[in-house]
Amino acid sequence: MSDVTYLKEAEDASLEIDQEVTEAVREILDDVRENGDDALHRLTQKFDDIEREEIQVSEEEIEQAHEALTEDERAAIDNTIENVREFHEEQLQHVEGFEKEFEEGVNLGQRVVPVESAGAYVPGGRHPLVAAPAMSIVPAKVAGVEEVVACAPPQENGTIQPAQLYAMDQAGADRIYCVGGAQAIGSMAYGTESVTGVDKIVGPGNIFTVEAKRQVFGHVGIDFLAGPSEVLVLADETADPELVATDLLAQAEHDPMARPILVTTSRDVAEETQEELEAQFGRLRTEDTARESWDNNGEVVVADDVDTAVDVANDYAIEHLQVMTENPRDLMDDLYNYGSMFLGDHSPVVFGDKAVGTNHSLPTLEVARYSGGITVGTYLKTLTHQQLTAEGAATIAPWAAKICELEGTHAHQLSAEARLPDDESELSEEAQRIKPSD
Ligand SMILES: NC(=O)c1ccc[n+]([C@@H]2O[C@H](COP(=O)([O-])OP(=O)(O)OC[C@H]3O[C@@H](n4cnc5c(N)ncnc54)[C@H](O)[C@@H]3O)[C@@H](O)[C@H]2O)c1
Ligand SMILES: N[C@H](CO)Cc1c[nH]c[nH+]1
Ligand SMILES: [Zn+2]
Repeated sequence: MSDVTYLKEAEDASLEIDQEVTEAVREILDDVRENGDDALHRLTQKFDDIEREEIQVSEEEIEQAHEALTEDERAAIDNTIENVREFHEEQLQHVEGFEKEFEEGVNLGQRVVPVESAGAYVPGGRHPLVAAPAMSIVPAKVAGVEEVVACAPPQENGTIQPAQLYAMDQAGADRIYCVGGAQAIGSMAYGTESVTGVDKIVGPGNIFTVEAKRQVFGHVGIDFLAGPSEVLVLADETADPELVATDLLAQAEHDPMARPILVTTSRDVAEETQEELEAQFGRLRTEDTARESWDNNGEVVVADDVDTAVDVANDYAIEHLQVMTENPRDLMDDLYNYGSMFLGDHSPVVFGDKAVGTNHSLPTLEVARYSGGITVGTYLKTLTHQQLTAEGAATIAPWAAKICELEGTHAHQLSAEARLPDDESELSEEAQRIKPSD
């Protein structure tokens, strides 16, 4: 594009998953498929440096997690779960089946039913994300999934971090397993002696977790690819560079592979934000990760005008899109490629991440071109059905038979013609005209 200037451009902007990661994950998945629990124990030892006797988390561990938290800590987690539940219950109200008579005697419809079982992956390698269980377990239960199992990696003491475990339990997981990364995805896809295999696996994770989901797709369903965090701030000259920098860093701290992007119509905002970033790195306890993410993947784009900035934002198809312009709502209809959009100075990504009720499990790696984030619909199947009366069949049969004739699908044609009335006069004029000749 000629009307944009990159003040900072990522050196390697490829979003392809590395071949080495693909191979490593293939080996892990084969191991889990062939060797079940034995592989889970070995791989947990190898990647997490932990030995556990049981993969499944015991009632006692869950109780200990409850007790390890203060009342305020539990209340904060309960609040997130409740907000996420309310938002997704509302979502469910907007998902409907129907049945309608499209022509006389031709009744067509659809029913929306939950999958029988789902597996929620809850990331916890770098930071045990405490809001994450709400995002993948609560919508499953709201959708009506009978059996929801959940996996999270062990912390140094050999079990799931207490706040995360409490959240997994409160969110409604039926069984909880302490296993992380690609091996967790493999266990839920193929089932092992301890881990119940499921119909669909959901939830975000690091590049190994994401690649594992990609590889098990087909054997089980998956939601979409939800990898390392991405944020794009779309700012005009009214944006506050201090806030812009703060919000970019809030996603950069997730992962060295996180992608923080600024697209602005103001060169001043672009330059001041870069200065602010330098000033703010030092105050972060997560400085190392945030700096690596910014240095390697951060980008600053100055666009000539707001329409161009909007086009650039759509091209990125970013996970989190934060719009910090004078009238953010004016741009809403023109923005269509993003996982979730945050409008105005008072709506930072962190609210969606942690507490407001929308889902933080969102598409990365440009997947927002064809998918949104987790919704109740992630756990639902839309199943169609049809029932025709004799009159309805008489209307449709000649049309179906004509298509069969064109294809040479003779058995299909006979199946359609078997529904033709014996008395041709019962066919409409049009149907009589096109009816295949004997
Ligand atoms: N897109 C989204 O919706 C979304 C939501 C939340 C979090 N996230 C992302 O999830 C990620 C969480 O990362 P994480 O590392 O904490 O989580 P994780 O829980 O996905 O992975 C941890 C596991 O990775 C495995 N692992 C580590 N190094 C490995 C190696 N070299 N080979 C094979 N396996 C290895 C270990 O078994 C470990 O248990 C972050 O990037 C965050 O941005 C994305
Ligand atoms: N940022 C959220 C938790 O703080 C989760 C997330 C979404 N994408 C990447 N990470
Ligand atoms: Zn976050």
